Parts: sequence; C-alpha cells; structure tokens
Amino acid sequence: MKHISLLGATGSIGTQTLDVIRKHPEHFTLESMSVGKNIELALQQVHEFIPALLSVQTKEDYDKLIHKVPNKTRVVFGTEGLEEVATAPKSDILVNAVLGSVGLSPTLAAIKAGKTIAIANKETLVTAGHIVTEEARRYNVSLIPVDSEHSAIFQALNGENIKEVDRLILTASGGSFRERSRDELEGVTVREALNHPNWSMGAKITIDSATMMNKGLEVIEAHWLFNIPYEQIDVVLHKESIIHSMVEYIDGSVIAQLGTPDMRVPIQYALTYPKRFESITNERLHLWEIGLLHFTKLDMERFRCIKFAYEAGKVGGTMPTVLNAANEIAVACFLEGRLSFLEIEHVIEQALESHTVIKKPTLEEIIKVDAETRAFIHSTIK
Ligand SMILES: NC(=O)C1=CN([C@@H]2O[C@H](COP(=O)(O)OP(=O)(O)OC[C@H]3O[C@@H](n4cnc5c(N)ncnc54)[C@H](OP(=O)(O)O)[C@@H]3O)[C@@H](O)[C@H]2O)C=CC1
Ligand SMILES: CC(=O)[C@@H](O)[C@H](O)COP(=O)(O)O
Ligand SMILES: [Mn+2]
Repeated sequence: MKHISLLGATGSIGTQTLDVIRKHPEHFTLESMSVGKNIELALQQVHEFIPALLSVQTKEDYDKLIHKVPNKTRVVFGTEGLEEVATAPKSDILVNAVLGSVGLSPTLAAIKAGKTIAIANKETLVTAGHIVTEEARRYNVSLIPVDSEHSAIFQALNGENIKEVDRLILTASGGSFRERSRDELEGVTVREALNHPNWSMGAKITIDSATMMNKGLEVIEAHWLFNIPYEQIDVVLHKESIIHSMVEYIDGSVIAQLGTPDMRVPIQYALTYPKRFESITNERLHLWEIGLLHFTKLDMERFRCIKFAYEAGKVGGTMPTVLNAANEIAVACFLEGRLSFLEIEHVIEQALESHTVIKKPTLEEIIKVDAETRAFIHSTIK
C-alpha cells in the first residue's frame, strides 16, 4: 500500500489523482492533502478519503471548515501547512499538483524529508530548477514527471543511455488560437481562450497553452528534469495531442509515446512506476479512427512566449524566475479581465527586459526576485 500526499487536491490534476486512488484502493491511500479556496469540494474529499492531514490556504479558510472535518483529520494552513502535507511522516510519495511557484517550498521540504515526488507543478521547476534538482540529487530523491510530455519522454528514455540522446522533441497542440493569425488575436475573449481543443485543464494552464507559454515552461521543465541542454530540446506542433512527445537518439531512431489525451494515465504511471496498472479509462487508442496525425514547424514570431522561454532558459539564473512570476500575474490579470490577450506577452517582455540577472541565485534571491517581478507587473497594469 502506497501512502500518498497530494498538494492541490481540488484542482484538475488533484481531482484526477483522486480518481486514480479511487480506482486502486488496494494499492493507494490518501495520507495528506492540501487545497486552496474550494472549501466545499475539500469537505467532500476529506469525508470520502479521511486523510490524516488537510491544509487550507488561510486562517480564514481554516475557521470556515475546522468544525466540519472528520475527527481523524488534523487541519493546518498557509505555507507551513503545505510543507506539513508534503512531509507527512507516513507518506511514500508526494503528488505536487498545486498551481504556481507556491509549490516551491513544499517541494524542497519533501526532498529534505526524502519523499519521492510526482511533479505536475512545472512552475516550481521553472522558477528554481537548479535548486530543486541539486537538492534532489543531494537527498537522492526521484522527481517523476506527471506533465504529459515529460511523462512521454521519461517513458521513451526507459532503459536507454541518456548520453545517446540527440534531441527531445516536445509536441504542442497550439492551444485555443492555433488557427488564428497574430492579427486575429486582437480582442479575443477569456471564454475563447479557455476553450482548449484537446485537454480539459485548469484555467491558468489553458491560457498558457493558448499563448504557448505552456510549451515554453515545458522546455525549461524538460531541461531540468532530464539534464539536457536547450539546444537539444525542440518543439513541434501536433494538433491531435496523440503523440505526447518523443526522444531522438544519435542513430536517428525516434521513440514516441502515444495515447488518448487523458491525464489520469501519466498521473497513474507516476504513482505505479516502474510498474503499470490497469488504467482507469477503458478508452483505447484506435489510430484507424483518427486517420491522420499532423505536424507543423513552430513559428516563434507567432508564438512569442516560447521564444522568451528559450531565451530566459539559456540565460539562466533568475531569468526563468522572472519569466514565471511575470506570466503567473499576467495570466491572472487576463482571467480577471484587466489585461488583453496580447498584453500578456507584452508585460512579460517588459519584465524580462528590465531585469538584471543574478547568475546562480540562492533560494532567498529567487523568492525576492519572484516577489519583485509580481509587484512590477502589477505596477505596469494599474
Ligand atoms: N491540468 C492539467 O491537465 C495539467 C496541469 N499541469 C500542471 O499542474 C499544476 C496544477 O494545474 P491544474 O490542476 O490545471 O490547476 P488548477 O487550477 O485546476 O488547480 C490548482 C490547485 O492548486 C490550489 N491552489 C492554487 N493556488 C494556491 C495557493 N496559493 N495556495 C494553495 N493552494 C493553491 C487550488 O486550490 P483551490 O482550487 O481549492 O483554490 C487547486 O487545488 C500546474 O502547475 C499545471 O501547469 C501539468 C500538466 C497537465
Ligand atoms: C496535458 C498537458 O500536459 C498539458 O501541458 C498539455 O500538454 C497542454 O497542451 P499544449 O500546451 O500542447 O496545448
Ligand atoms: Mn504538458
């Protein structure tokens, strides 16, 4: 029986992780979980799974539910609450499915506690990839990818020699506006942007997908997870999201992982690795029903966020921290109707251009740059 800690239980990845736990009660049990603001769903989840520990976002949220949780569930809150959930003594594996760089401190706490981490929370790897991966090496902790592209690469690397890898090839759907020219992006609505062609996901990642910042963040995520230089990471547009990513080896062989677009598959693989269990979904890939798979060269002038991400990744230091923090705030403002779609990339570009990079930042420096960048974006939007 694996005891699971879950950060972000009420989100898209969080609820799908609970589906996987539900499917295999003889193998998995929920030990601890965190939520943000969705107290109603959190209460349903704790009454179903009775975890030993629940963390909510604030003291106010704590007051709202403390008298409604089962006796066996202890309730905590805030950043320390996230860290407690991530390091719950009985847990074997942490699923980090929280949104944004708030996931950094519990990730580092879990590493120090020696927990295996199934990582969906890409912002943590983007903002502080060098620290997270150095700490993981120091404490001999495995970071198992959940993100569909990285899970695909992880599977395509299985049993191979990393030194024989020529390129990682990430596939990109192109997002909600893939059929539109740059001029046609003027005035697009939040509702249109939230309409992803292939995946049902949380709001922030769906917007990231539309700007293609998601793929940019994933390039940086791949760099850190697989220790591969940016020059050897490519992106190809693949509108069906059936090939989840590929690895090309020095002999020209390309190994791809395919499947229907369902995040419960990579989530489950991260929990069962190196084994495979029967899937929660009965849906199988019938290629004859799909017929054609399409691939298109990426245009970095059409999707400028991906260019920013490559540049920030190559400069390194605090540049990816700025990229991530600027993007988190810009997307939140777009979702609130305070910024237009094209302004997202504009304010990110301004933040990157005005930043003086710190080459090998400490954790404290990363936290400071993250906060300063958020304030910078807010000040430009006012
Ligand atoms: N959705 C997907 O298919 C995929 C997602 N990912 C990555 O996984 C992560 C989660 O994405 P997704 O599930 O879509 O996001 P959602 O927005 O659906 O869920 C986010 C979760 O984090 C919680 N949360 C948000 N902010 C805070 C905070 N400040 N403090 C504590 N908890 C917080 C939310 O709580 P609440 O709702 O209660 O407020 C919710 O449980 C992201 O990093 C994303 O890039 C990667 C690949 C695919
Ligand atoms: C499901 C998943 O992993 C997402 O990151 C997905 O890949 C988004 O799709 P695109 O960014 O390719 O549109
Ligand atoms: Mn992905």
